Amino acid sequence: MLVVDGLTCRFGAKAAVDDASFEVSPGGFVGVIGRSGAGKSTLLRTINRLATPSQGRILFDGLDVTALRGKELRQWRARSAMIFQQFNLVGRLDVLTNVLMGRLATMPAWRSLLQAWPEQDKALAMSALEQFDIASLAAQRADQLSGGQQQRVAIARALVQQPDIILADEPIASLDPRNTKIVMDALLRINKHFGITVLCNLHSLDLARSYCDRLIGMAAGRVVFDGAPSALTDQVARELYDLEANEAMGGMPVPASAGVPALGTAAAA
Ligand SMILES: Nc1ncnc2c1ncn2[C@@H]1O[C@H](COP(=O)(O)OP(=O)(O)OP(=O)(O)O)[C@@H](O)[C@H]1O
Repeated sequence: MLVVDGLTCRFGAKAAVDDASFEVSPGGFVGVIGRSGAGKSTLLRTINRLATPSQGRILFDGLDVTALRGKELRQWRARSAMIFQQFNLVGRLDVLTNVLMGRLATMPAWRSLLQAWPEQDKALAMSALEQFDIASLAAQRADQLSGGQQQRVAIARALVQQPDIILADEPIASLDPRNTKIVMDALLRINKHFGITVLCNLHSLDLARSYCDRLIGMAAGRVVFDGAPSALTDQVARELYDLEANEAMGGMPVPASAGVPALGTAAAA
């Protein structure tokens, strides 16, 4: 269980996240929504401790994440895998090696320096690539892939971290509608098939309503809505997005099926 309690993250005088409190039970697929600048990114980065909380606490299964330092903080970052809008792959390295990077936290330094990956980690990485229909790309340089393929590699890397929670920061912001659906289906699959909690920032309200079982709405750093997608009325959505309401509710793809996206159904776009 993730507990965010009175969390504030300031940059100078500005509170990018302002006294945010909520809990996320294991296995949830929670969308964080709100207009640009609402604090969604900072919230996720603070939970991962890429940004430093100014006040409040983050607890995960009783562990005080806010107090972690050094090795324990590195371990937390491995348990809370980030997925970024710009994929954050190492472009000159091949796909398999990029996925194996997700195993670094489990390896002694000498092994990672030599890139002497254990066979079982290689098998795990290949299996993760297979999950998302991109095993055939294992030997290709990451910078030769399309955006949708790169994001699937990033999701495979997150999966081999064997995290407790995935923090996805606008994972589809750079993608076209077809790849948006493929990547959101991949996240849904991780959530439903592997039971990994997903906390996902999304600009598009339609997309958030389609994929998430709960929405947290932010405005000016504060949590202003927390509930089921069905509870988010058009009136609340308009308030949340202000003049962006129509744009936010524009037509977006729906999940592959009502349940878990089938294994290996995403085309290697
Ligand atoms: N490193 C930083 N230094 C100073 N101000 C920052 C920093 N990061 C974020 N901010 C400010 O904090 C506020 C919230 O930003 P944040 O990126 O968290 O919002 P967001 O909801 O994720 O927006 P977007 O959807 O555009 O990414 C913004 O006003 C932003 O300018």
